[in-house]
Amino acid sequence: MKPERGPLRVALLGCGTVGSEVVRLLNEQADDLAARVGTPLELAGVAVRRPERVRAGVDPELVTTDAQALVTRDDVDIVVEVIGGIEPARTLILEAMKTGKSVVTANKALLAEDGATLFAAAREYGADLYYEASVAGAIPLLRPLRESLVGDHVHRVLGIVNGTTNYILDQMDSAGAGFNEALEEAQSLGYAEADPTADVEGFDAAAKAAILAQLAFHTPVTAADVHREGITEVSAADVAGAKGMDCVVKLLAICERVPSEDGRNGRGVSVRVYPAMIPRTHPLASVREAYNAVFVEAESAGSLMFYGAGAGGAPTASAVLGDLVAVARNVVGGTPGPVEVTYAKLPVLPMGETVTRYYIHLDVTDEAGVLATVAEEFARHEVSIQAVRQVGLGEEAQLVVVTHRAPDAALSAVVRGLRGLDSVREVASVMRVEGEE
Ligand SMILES: NC(=O)C1=CN([C@@H]2O[C@H](COP(=O)(O)OP(=O)(O)OC[C@H]3O[C@@H](n4cnc5c(N)ncnc54)[C@H](O)[C@@H]3O)[C@@H](O)[C@H]2O)C=CC1
Ligand SMILES: N[C@@H](CC=O)C(=O)O
Ligand code: NA
Repeated sequence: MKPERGPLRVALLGCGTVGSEVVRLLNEQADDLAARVGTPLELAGVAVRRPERVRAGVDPELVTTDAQALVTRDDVDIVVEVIGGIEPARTLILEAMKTGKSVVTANKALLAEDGATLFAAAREYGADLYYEASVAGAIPLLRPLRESLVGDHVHRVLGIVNGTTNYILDQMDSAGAGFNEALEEAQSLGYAEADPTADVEGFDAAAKAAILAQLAFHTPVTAADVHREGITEVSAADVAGAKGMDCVVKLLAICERVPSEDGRNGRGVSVRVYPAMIPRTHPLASVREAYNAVFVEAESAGSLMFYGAGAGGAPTASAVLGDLVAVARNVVGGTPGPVEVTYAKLPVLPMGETVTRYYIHLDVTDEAGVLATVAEEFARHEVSIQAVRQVGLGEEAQLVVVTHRAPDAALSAVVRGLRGLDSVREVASVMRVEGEE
């Protein structure tokens, strides 16, 4: 008979929005967790920046400001990193793995910037590295990609992966709220990153897109490879323009395998994050508040949709706990978890080669021939127009143009050309259009 092992000792790094919920769940569900793992999970220490702060459910004796000492302690089995940022998180995770500990992290910024170093260390030291919470909060998405779908051939991952920006865009669309007011609400609800620039400028979604693309296509992708546009330039006019088209504006993350004529693996991958219009009838249009939703399209599985809470302390802690139990079971059973492989080495293609559609809203002079001049600019770059509509007359004359799919470089060239036309007073709004044509 196997000797009964003692409790598994967990070091928690960071006790903010997510960390404090991890502590609550560890305390409230201690008996269930012990039964599921086969041995109790016990907090060995909690590394914080401000030790004087009273933290519910945390024995003050466990609190330390010396995270480095905590992760290398012999009586620690598993490290949970919810500090965020690159350093000291990276060094702490590497130190933990070097001393044989498995790690659970929610840190998408670090995984997307330097995941390769972490995965290499996990392989070298035989440690597990689990990070379900890093993308789409509570939604089980990385485990399905990493395990359930690993035998399939994924073509596309597309969705809403940032709760803060979805909350802001939703408030602008449904309540007519201002950008700053909606951002403050998202911050107070615990959705935003410590520096919300990461959310509104699309860095957070780009990091998540890199993680998703790497897992989906088994190819190295870092945050720097991702084409990124945030939502700070999305104006009330853009939101109104979308409404006029029966569309809604969403910040989308899109990871696609770009097919080649003959190769099954494709020519490369396109990984991008930008605000785009999608029809109100599209399932992603009904994703409200800080919810996330992601479609995964795979050759044999077909189209799968994942939906749920993408941000917030408790939902994110749920994903952390799920990983913690998985890692703890691996420790108890002496079986390692999955290891990342990025054998495919597909190039990440430039944005200019990506095929998309544009919505363009122009203030024009209301005189004969304007439409022809505008249409000529599209034709010059071989961009075909799907629909054109004139709104208003005289000083108020406006043209709304929606294109068919074309390379992004050609569409950008059209917009540059339009800006140079005398008959175009202003290019009032330009936005990509996603969803079915
Ligand atoms: N809040 C959310 O909805 C989600 C957050 N995440 C990720 O989870 C991680 C944590 O996020 P939050 O809890 O929201 O951030 P937070 O800012 O509320 O908490 C981080 C905590 O770490 C502490 N800290 C910073 N440096 C430290 C150090 N050297 N030693 C010890 N403690 C230190 C800070 O004082 C703070 O209390 C980040 O990587 C974030 O991207 C992931 C998914 C959702
Ligand atoms: N700031 C992030 C938190 C979860 O990843 C978001 O808003 O989605
Ligand atoms: Na998740």
